[in-house]
Amino acid sequence: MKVIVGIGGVTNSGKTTLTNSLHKALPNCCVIHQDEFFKPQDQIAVGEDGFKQWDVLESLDMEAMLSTVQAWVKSPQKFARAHGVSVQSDASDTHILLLEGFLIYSYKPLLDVYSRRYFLTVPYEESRQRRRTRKYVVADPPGVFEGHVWPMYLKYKQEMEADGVEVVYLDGMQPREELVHQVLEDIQNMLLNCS
Ligand SMILES: Nc1ncnc2c1ncn2[C@@H]1O[C@H](COP(=O)(O)OP(=O)(O)OP(=O)(O)O)[C@@H](O)[C@H]1O
Ligand SMILES: NC(=O)c1ccc[n+]([C@@H]2O[C@H](CO)[C@@H](O)[C@H]2O)c1
Repeated sequence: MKVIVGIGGVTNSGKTTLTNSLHKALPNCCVIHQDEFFKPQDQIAVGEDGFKQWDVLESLDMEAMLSTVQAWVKSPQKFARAHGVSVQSDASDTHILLLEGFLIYSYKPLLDVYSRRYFLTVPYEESRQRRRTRKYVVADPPGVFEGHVWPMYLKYKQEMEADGVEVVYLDGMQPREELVHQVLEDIQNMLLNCS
């Protein structure tokens, strides 16, 4: 059985942290991070607001991300070996792919691949404060969170909700261990119901 699980949500809600814990806890589990598909800096448009538009779908090479997902679907075993994930030899094993990122439910060709779509949220002020401690490949210019990052988050979330995309919301203010426990339990129940 092949299962794809999405870990989406707002910037600094703890997506990567949760994904890394799930990756360690789940057998035959591979991960694809959307952040690895950002286009080069010289291809990122500058908006009327003067900010480089990093937080729009067009700044990501989603075709390449889709191809990577398709490679896993074609052969999870081969994909796992190529990415240094040890594989259990039993042919009936379940294979799990975690897709992690801030815009994973906004690219239509990837919308229906998920068995579960999780969506982590934290309030504006928490996201802003956590983000101040982060170092991205390109540093945040002053005002970008308020002027670009958060408004784009709201825009894509509203679109997702208007399109009726079904997600399981997770409260990113919970302690890390509780989030992992909650999601692991839910995934394990889902796997039992599928088999
Ligand atoms: N449950 C939590 N409670 C408090 N802080 C957390 C929690 N989970 C993660 N953090 C912290 O919040 C920051 C962001 O975490 P993380 O990198 O996992 O977020 P992210 O959603 O992947 O962010 P981005 O998409 O912007 O890269 C880190 O400093 C991390 O240690
Ligand atoms: N990884 C990058 O190249 C990069 C560059 C500039 C900004 N970002 C930020 O990453 C977040 C998603 O994790 C987005 O909010 C981007 O602003 C990433």
